[in-house]
Amino acid sequence: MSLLEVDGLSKAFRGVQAVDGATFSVESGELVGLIGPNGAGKTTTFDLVSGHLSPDSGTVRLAGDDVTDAEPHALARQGLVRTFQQSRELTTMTVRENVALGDPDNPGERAPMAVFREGAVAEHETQIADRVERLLDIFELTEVADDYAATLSGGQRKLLEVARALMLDPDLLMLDEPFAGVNPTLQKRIVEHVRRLHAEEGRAFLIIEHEIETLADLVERIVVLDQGSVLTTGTPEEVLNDERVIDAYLGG
Ligand SMILES: Nc1ncnc2c1ncn2[C@@H]1O[C@H](COP(=O)(O)OP(=O)(O)OP(=O)(O)O)[C@@H](O)[C@H]1O
Repeated sequence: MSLLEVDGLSKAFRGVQAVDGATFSVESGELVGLIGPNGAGKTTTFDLVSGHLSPDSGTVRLAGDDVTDAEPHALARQGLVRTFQQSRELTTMTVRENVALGDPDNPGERAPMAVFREGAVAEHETQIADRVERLLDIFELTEVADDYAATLSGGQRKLLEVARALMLDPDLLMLDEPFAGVNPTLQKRIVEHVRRLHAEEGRAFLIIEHEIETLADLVERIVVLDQGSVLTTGTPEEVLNDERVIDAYLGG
């Protein structure tokens, strides 16, 4: 059984078939990239899988459970969390408060529940505070922890969003263009962190990214979407040498 099984997922917006029978899976602990030309349906697929949109047809299963149409916060409790292309930090809160709260689509009081499912409340609070400080440190946000999130650079906002998603302790983390607008030093930091979370903590990732070279270096497998369906899947080398993929990009 795969961790994530997407089967025949479809969604149209007033005549535009954004996702058209997309079928793919992500194994437990796997590091997977999702690529495709502009308009291929990548973000809509994320929206459908993460419960931010309802599919017209098709199913999404998480660890064997049918979670099609489940709400984002319910999915977060089951271990699936996603980030957005446009980061969604709460600009009137500090960076530290944003991390502590977790994702805005996953209400704050649920974050501790998702992170610590058992044990005493006080211990939870200390552990949560420790985890916040550790994530701030890892993502080099400690110096700006007391600043309002609105003052962050685009790259720092991406880091904040990933840190916040990690507060929810996901088994599967779906990142929508985590490197866009992030300077090379911080990109490297995100790559290192994803590698560590994958290798040491066994977390699975599904990552949309236009910077294909960075992605190909990072992931074990790539799923290629074209016109809403999966064109092919394979190792980065297989996929990037596949003429159908090259044609889809040139034609797209
Ligand atoms: N809310 C919407 N209303 C109407 N059309 C939409 C909507 N969202 C997406 N689309 C259309 O659906 C198609 C797929 O869009 P989507 O954003 O999922 O693709 P993408 O692969 O993520 O593209 P990009 O790489 O440019 O971000 C496009 O033709 C897009 O214009």
